[in-house]
Amino acid sequence: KPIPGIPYNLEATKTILGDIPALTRHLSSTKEVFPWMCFQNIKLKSPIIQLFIKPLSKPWVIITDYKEAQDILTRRTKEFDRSPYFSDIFHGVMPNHHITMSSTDERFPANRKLIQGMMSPQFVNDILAPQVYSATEMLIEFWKVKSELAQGRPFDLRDDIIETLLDTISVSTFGLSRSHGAISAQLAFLRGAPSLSETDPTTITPVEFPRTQRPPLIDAFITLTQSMVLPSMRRSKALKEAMISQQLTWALRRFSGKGAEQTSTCVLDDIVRREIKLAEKEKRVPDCQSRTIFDELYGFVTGGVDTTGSTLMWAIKYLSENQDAQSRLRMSLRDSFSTASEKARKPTVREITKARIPYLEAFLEETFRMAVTIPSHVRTATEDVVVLGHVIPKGTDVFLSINGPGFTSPGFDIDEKKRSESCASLRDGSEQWELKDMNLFRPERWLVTDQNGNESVNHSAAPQMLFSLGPRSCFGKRLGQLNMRVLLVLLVWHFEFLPLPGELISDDGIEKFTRQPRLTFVRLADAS
Ligand code: HEM
Repeated sequence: KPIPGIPYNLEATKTILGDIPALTRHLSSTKEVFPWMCFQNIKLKSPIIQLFIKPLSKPWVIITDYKEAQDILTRRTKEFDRSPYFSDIFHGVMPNHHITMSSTDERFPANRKLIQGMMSPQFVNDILAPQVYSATEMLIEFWKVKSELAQGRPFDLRDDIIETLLDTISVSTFGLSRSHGAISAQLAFLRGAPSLSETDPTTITPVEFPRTQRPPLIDAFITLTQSMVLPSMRRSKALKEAMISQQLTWALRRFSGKGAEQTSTCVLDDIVRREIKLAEKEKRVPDCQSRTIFDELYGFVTGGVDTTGSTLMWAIKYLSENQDAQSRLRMSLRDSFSTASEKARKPTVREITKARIPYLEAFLEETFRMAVTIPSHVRTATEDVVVLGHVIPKGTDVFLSINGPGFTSPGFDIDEKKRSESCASLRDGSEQWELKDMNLFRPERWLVTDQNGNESVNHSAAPQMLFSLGPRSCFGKRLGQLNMRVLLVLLVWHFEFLPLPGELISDDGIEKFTRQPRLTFVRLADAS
C-alpha cells in the first residue's frame, strides 16, 4: 500500500510484483539497480519517492537530497537506525559483526569497544600504513613486468587491485607472513612464464596474462566476499576460521605471562592484548576465540577490500580519462616530495602519510564524489517519522541516494518550509556549490586560492558523502582514505596511465558487493 502523498509509479500498484517488472526490464540492458532507482526520482520529478521492490512488504522510500541525507544521518539518529537491509547482506558470513546490529542492540557498544583503537591516527599511520605501502610496492613490481610485456597494450587490472588489498589485509589485520601474498605468487609465475605469443604494439586488443592459482587463503577470502550464501563457501569458511583461530592462539601465547611481547604489529595483536587486559581487570580467563572477535576481525576483509578496491578502480579510470588532471597530480607530487624527486627515489610511507598536498586532496575528494562505490546509504525508520512533509511509517527502509540529483547533478528545488527544524538549521556551505558541471570530473572545484596565490582545499566545496555521515558512517574511513592515498601516490609516481581506445571506455558500473567500473583496463608507461 503506498504511503500517502509520496510519489510512485502508478503501474507498480497494479500488480503484486510492484516495480519489479520495470526494474527487470531495465536490468536486461544494464546490470545496475541503483541508477535506475535514482532515475525514478527524476521521472517522478520529486526528491522523495517510493518504490515497491519487495512483494508484500513496505515500500522503499528513496530520497535524493544532500541536506536531508545529512540531517537524517547526523541529527535524526533516534528516528533512523541501521537497516535490516544490511544484516540481510552480512548475516550469513559474520552474524556477530557490529555492521549487522542496530545502534540499540545491547552487543553493539562492546563490539565497537573491541576495535575502537584501530582507527586512531597513530595505529593507522604507524602500524597499518607500512603494510599498505609494501603491498603497493609489490603491485608496482608486478605492473612493471606486465607493462614491459604488454608494450603499450591494455590489460585488465581488476584482479590485481583486489588481490593487492587482500595481501595488505592478510598482513595488517591477521599478522600473516607476506609469503602468503597473491601478487608475489602472480609475479613469480609471470617472470617464469614463456613470453607472450602476440606482442604487436600496434594492436590495441587487451593482453591476457597467464595466471597461476591464488594462494588458498586469498582464494577463500574472494569466494566469501563474492558469494555470501552458497554452500560451496563451506571450504573457504573453514579455511578462514582455522587461520583466525591459529593466529589468535599464537598471539595469546606471545602476549601472555612473563616476557610477554609489548607491541602490536597488526589488528589481531591489538584485539588480543585488549582482551587480556580486560580479562585481568574482570578476574577471568581471556576468551580470545569468541565469535565476536572472529567476526569483528573478518569485518576488515568484508568492509575494507571491495569498497577500497572499487573506489581505486574508479580513480584509475579518472586518471586515464583526464590526462590534464593526471599530469597536474604527478607534478604536485614531484614538487611536494622534492627530496624524493632529487634523490630519484619514491616517497617514503612517512612522507606520504604526513603530506598535505592540495591537488592530491582535491583529486581524492572528486573521486569520492563521482565514484559512488556505494550509491545509497540505507536507514530504517524506528518510529513514524516526517520527512519533507510526509509521514513515513515505522519500519520503512529509507534509501539516501548519493548518485543523482544533489550530488552528481543539480538537486531538486525544495520548499525550505517542508524541511524538519534540524534540517533547516544545517549550515553545509551548499549555497556556494558550483552547479553547472556537477556531472564532470573536475578536482579543481575543491581548490581555493588566497590573495597570495597559495592553494588549499575546501572540503565543503561540493556534495560528497561516500563514507556516509554520523554515528553509523564508515568505521574504516581513515584506513580507506589511507589506502587510497598510498596507492594513488605510488602508482602515479611510477606509471603514466595512457588514454584508452573508445571500446575500452565506459561510464557504466557493475554492482557487485560495491559498484565497480564495468571496464577496468589500463595502458601503462613508465613515468620516472
Ligand atoms: C574507500 C573505502 C571505503 C568506502 C567507500 C566505505 C564506505 C562505507 C559505507 C558507505 C558504509 C555504510 C555507512 C552507513 O550506512 O551510513 C560503511 C560502513 C562500514 N565500513 Fe566502510 N568503506 C570503506 C572502507 C572501509 C574499511 C577499510 C573498513 C575496515 C575496517 C571499513 C569498515 C566499515 C564498517 C565496519 C562499517 C559498518 C559501520 C557501522 O555499522 O557502524 N570500511 N563503509
